[in-house]
Amino acid sequence: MAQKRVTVFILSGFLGSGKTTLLTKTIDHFTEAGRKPAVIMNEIGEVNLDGQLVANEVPMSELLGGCICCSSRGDLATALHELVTGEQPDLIFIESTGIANPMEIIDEVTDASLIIPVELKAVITVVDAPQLLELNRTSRGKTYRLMKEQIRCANLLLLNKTDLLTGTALEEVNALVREWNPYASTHFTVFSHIDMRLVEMLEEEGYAPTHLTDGPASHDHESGNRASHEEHEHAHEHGSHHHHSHSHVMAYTHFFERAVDSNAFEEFVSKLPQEVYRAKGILSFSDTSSRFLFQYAYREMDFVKITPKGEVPDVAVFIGENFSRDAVRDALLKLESMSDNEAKY
Ligand SMILES: Nc1nc2c(ncn2[C@@H]2O[C@H](COP(=O)(O)OP(=O)(O)OP(=O)(O)O)[C@@H](O)[C@H]2O)c(=O)[nH]1
Repeated sequence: MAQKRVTVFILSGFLGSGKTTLLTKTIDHFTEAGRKPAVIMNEIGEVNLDGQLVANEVPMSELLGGCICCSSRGDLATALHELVTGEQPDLIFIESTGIANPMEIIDEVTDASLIIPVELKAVITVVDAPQLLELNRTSRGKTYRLMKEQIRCANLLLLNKTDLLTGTALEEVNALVREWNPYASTHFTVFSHIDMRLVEMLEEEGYAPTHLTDGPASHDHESGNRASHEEHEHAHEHGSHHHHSHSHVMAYTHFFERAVDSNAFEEFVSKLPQEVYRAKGILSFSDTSSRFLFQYAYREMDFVKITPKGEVPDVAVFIGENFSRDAVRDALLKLESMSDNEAKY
């Protein structure tokens, strides 16, 4: 008898688009439905802060300090194998770094499914709608192309952060995304809120990998979900060599030695260079008693009170394109020394 396979979903989307927000909602939904979800998280920084947002009882495997599609081939397969044999989950969600090329992850999961009882059921891509729109209007660089690729291989597309857009802007971004991927089930969302039946439907249907199809497939209902085969930049690049579309992206991880002033920190964040497009951290402030999870995505800042699980240092990760790590570090050291001086007087 055929062995039962564990469902795998890949959560894709650019940095800060709302993947973790979706992940926590999806996990809650499936847990309440009596299923056992597990998570593989990948972060380019040295710490997994998103993991703090996932409930303790959910088995989690972490691939840190690099991007899945850059880490040595096999790491993801090993993580899948360990989860499947050790935890026996019903579903596994792989949250990739926002800079990951989804094609490579699809490849690795489908390769792994040859020897491990897992089955890739869908790629769910969360799009930061305001960011995509602005990139479309201004600079169509590497980030834009990566977002396009993440959109193209999705079965389910969330056009997220629509609270920050007006009606005509929504139409514009919808038209753009539809043009790139007319096959995915596409939805406007705020804080990645979708009807979970859409995810359940994907589990029933299964995934048709873009690069393995011979051409655009016909599907006769809205969530029918094969992406078109044309122009997949990376589809032909597997095997002989690796091409990474995000060699320009870098991260700086700062471990704080002392608490900093919250207002000074906010001011520092508001003045971050444009090249830093994502930051997050867990911080203690000298002027507050609780700790905070700090988020910065595409110029929006957010602080949430948090009681971290286990021993977590005060740390912040800054991700961007060719920014000066030294400048960020120096500014943070200055903030730390400021609060040091305050403590003395
Ligand atoms: N205004 C607004 N903010 C949102 C929305 N969805 C998510 N956010 C915020 O955007 C920030 C990033 O959300 P995450 O869910 O952590 O994004 P992510 O894609 O997991 O980020 P990475 O793991 O860094 O790639 C957080 O501060 C969220 O609260 C939305 O619909 N509207």
